[in-house]
Amino acid sequence: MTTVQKIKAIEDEMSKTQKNKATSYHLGQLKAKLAKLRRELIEPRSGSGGGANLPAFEVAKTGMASVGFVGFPSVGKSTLMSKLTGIHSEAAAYEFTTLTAIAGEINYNGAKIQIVDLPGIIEGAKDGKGRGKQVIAVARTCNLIFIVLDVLKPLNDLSILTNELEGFGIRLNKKPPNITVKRREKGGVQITNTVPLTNLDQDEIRAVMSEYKLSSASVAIHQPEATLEDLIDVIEGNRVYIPAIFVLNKIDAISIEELDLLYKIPHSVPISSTMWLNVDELTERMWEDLNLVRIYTRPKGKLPDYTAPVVLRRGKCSVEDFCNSIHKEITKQFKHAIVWGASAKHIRGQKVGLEHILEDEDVICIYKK
Ligand SMILES: Nc1nc2c(ncn2[C@@H]2O[C@H](COP(=O)(O)OP(=O)(O)OP(=O)(O)O)[C@@H](O)[C@H]2O)c(=O)[nH]1
Ligand SMILES: [K+]
Ligand SMILES: [Mg+2]
Repeated sequence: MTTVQKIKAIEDEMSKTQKNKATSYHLGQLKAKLAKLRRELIEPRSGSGGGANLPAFEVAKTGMASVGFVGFPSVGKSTLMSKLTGIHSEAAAYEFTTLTAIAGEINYNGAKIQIVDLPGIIEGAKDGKGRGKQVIAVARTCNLIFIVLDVLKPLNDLSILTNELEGFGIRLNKKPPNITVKRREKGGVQITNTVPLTNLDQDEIRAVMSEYKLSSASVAIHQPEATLEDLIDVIEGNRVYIPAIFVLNKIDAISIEELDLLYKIPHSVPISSTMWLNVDELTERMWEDLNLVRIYTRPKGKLPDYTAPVVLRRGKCSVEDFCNSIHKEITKQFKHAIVWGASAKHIRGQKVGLEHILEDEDVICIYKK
């Protein structure tokens, strides 16, 4: 049996098995087996499935952050990409017009953001259909994913696409699970939870631990709604957590009543690429989800320069990160800085050191030794 066939067999067995106290251990085992088989498909050595050994798309990273476009063929990815960036990416009424990754850039709020148009994928992409694996591999490296959908097609496509990405270890709009698993020398499996668990029982946890040959380990769960999939994600360890916006394209072709319904879908932004409807909302949401921080520099005795911010990533936006992004030498000469804005304690500015964490639109003045 190929890996894909083995996965199919386990999925079939799972769908036939009712979840209850007696089957809980067995279902846990099956879920862990499934995750291990999926890993075989993702790993580059994998020989199973067509297209598995095709070369990867090469996308040189540019700008502060990247946005990748994923969707079925002919939903309008390239039309949107070309209009946003001015880079030509062929768009046409036939499927699979785009055959490789095409990168461009936009300038938004003073930050250069890379936009990566990708070929359309089809259901089964993660199992090696078409060039789906290469497409998803690029999406895995992006800071934000636009899942582009055609509103004239079934909305169920959204869950099919999410599922394809999930199969590749990508978790959309989700935080890493608050679970820790530590291997120990002896003492068996010890499970502790700091909150009551609504989706997990001891048997299935033990089944997963045994399937991963973690016979002595401590499992600590701090999240009431944690699932077995979350535990497996933590053990597998190679998951990426990426924000996604569901871009519902071609709204020029539907009624207002239908549009109202679309607005109820979480994380979605309805647009029309050809008519350029609501694209501003899309780029605003893109900016929010990219979580970038703009810092304006104020030369001593002068007004801040609001035209050219230094752009940093949230989580990497200390004064030290700011200095390093300008020049490596600056931290050596650094004495202190004065910061104005949301991160400062006082309206008239705060004297801070290298460890101070900056906020979006702060103004900074550096004093050297
Ligand atoms: N009505 C309408 N048609 C659109 C819109 N955006 C794109 N299209 C049309 O949809 C077709 C496919 O557009 P593309 O931009 O090539 O779609 P794609 O997703 O890049 O397609 P592949 O590269 O083949 O995966 C073209 O005929 C476009 O003119 C839109 O907002 N409204
Ligand atoms: K097309
Ligand atoms: Mg295209």
